[in-house]
Amino acid sequence: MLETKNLGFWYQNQADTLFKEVNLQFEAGKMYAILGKSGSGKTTFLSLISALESPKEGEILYNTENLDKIGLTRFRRHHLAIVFQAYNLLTYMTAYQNVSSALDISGVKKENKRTFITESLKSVGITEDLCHKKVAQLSGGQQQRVAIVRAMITGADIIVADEPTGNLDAETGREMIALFEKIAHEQGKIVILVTHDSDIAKRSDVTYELKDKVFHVRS
Ligand SMILES: Nc1ncnc2c1ncn2[C@@H]1O[C@H](COP(=O)(O)OP(=O)(O)OP(=O)(O)O)[C@@H](O)[C@H]1O
Repeated sequence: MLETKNLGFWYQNQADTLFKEVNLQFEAGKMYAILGKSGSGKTTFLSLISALESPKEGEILYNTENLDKIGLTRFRRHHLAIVFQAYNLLTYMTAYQNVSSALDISGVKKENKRTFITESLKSVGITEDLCHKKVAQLSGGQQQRVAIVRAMITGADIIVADEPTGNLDAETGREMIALFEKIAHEQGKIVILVTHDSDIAKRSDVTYELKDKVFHVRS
């Protein structure tokens, strides 16, 4: 379980606190949506739980251990995968190469790496044919799928994504949500999605809304 204890954050001035006394829990096997107005601090919250920023107040625990104690780099490398809004893929490489390099970086060893990668990509609709195309030649939805596979295969048990449906049409967006749902429910991962998309909020197991510097549980 990932949890925040009395978490508070501001950038330069405490007077501009974005949120404070945040006590949230994220459990394995569930999909979470984080909602809030533009500029409220959702992405900032995501960078804190992704160990890209450090709390100004309070702490973040993963399986009851403080992230500082686990080590921020170690936490990011072994427990967490981020699906960035711009997908963050290497566009001059193929889909296959993008996934393959992520596997190498994370240090995960697979016996039959080639089959593992092509099967993983196939499971989200990236056919063998698309697999070997340069990412720049894939559609937004296809790139998003590759980015999700890249996040999934590293063995991370927490998957976070910022506006994962932001650049997609409604139909493709729904397919992405279904994919994240599957990752949470079938693979038992913690999935945390920052979004403006009310479809995601409806489909998620728990929705937290950041409003007036405080997170509210929305049912
Ligand atoms: N690195 C930074 N340094 C200083 N201020 C920042 C920094 N990053 C973001 N901010 C400010 O913090 C506030 C919250 O930004 P954040 O991106 O977390 O909001 P958000 O809720 O994700 O917004 P959106 O929905 O528009 O993406 C904004 O006022 C933003 O200008």
